[in-house]
Amino acid sequence: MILTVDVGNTRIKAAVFEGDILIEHFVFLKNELEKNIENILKKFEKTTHLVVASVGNVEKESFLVFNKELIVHFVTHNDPFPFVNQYETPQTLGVDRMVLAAGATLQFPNQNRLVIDAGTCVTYDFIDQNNTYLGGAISPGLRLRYESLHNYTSKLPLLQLESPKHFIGTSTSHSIHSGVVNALVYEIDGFIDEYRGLYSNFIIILTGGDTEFLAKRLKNTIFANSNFLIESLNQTFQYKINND
Ligand SMILES: Nc1ncnc2c1ncn2[C@@H]1O[C@H](COP(=O)(O)OP(=O)(O)OP(=O)(O)O)[C@@H](O)[C@H]1O
Ligand SMILES: CC(C)(CO)[C@@H](O)C(=O)NCCC(=O)O
Ligand SMILES: [K+]
Repeated sequence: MILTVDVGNTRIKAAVFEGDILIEHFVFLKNELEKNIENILKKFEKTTHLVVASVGNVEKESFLVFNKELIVHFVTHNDPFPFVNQYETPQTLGVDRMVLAAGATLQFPNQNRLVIDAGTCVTYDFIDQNNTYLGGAISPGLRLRYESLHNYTSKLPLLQLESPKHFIGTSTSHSIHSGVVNALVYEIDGFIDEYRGLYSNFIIILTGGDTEFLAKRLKNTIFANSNFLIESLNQTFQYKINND
């Protein structure tokens, strides 16, 4: 069994895999990392590998304490990936984006793919049918947009994500919800339309913490899977084992 851990900027997501099958999925905060991993390992004693992809600021030590019982692997730019990376600054490309691109390449062979990860940031990643990673875009995520409006003004309250009641915001709260939610929905549909002008055919994968909220609001047809990153992490590691 393999325990995969995705350290994001806000939360940590972990999952236990038996081959390709996701057995159980966990979400926790950074300060509860070691305790949670210990509990998972207690529950799944057959775990042999711990595979970590991190874009957050968690000490490697927090994982290396499990080195005695398990093989611990940190995904880095030096791992083998199933695509050719055309990013101009490959060393600064987030490993989460690399893992998403690997998952898209392996799961959807011989086609153009657009991966949209709606987490702390929204990332767009495009891998063409020849398995060339082209790059994409980074923009603020839903929660970050609510927080920015509050943190950089005097009068705007910090609101929790909510569906806009009216398109025309009729109060401060309604205006913020309309602005934040509609802007991101238009953004995503706009990006997809722009890509469609460049590539007539591609599949679209939507993942990240806001997957469900966004999926039903988009006009475009997408493949929504909030576990896509963690599943791709398992596949990236299998690919490494087979190609090292
Ligand atoms: N319990 C929660 N805590 C924080 N964000 C949540 C929660 N539930 C849903 N969300 C939504 O998920 C988004 C954050 O996504 P996610 O958890 O994937 O981010 P992350 O952990 O920082 O990962 P990444 O850095 O890979 O984006 C926020 O915009 C928020 O609206
Ligand atoms: C964009 C984020 C924050 C998304 O999690 C992460 O992939 C990251 O820190 N990337 C580094 C910059 C880049 O991907 O070009
Ligand atoms: K993200």
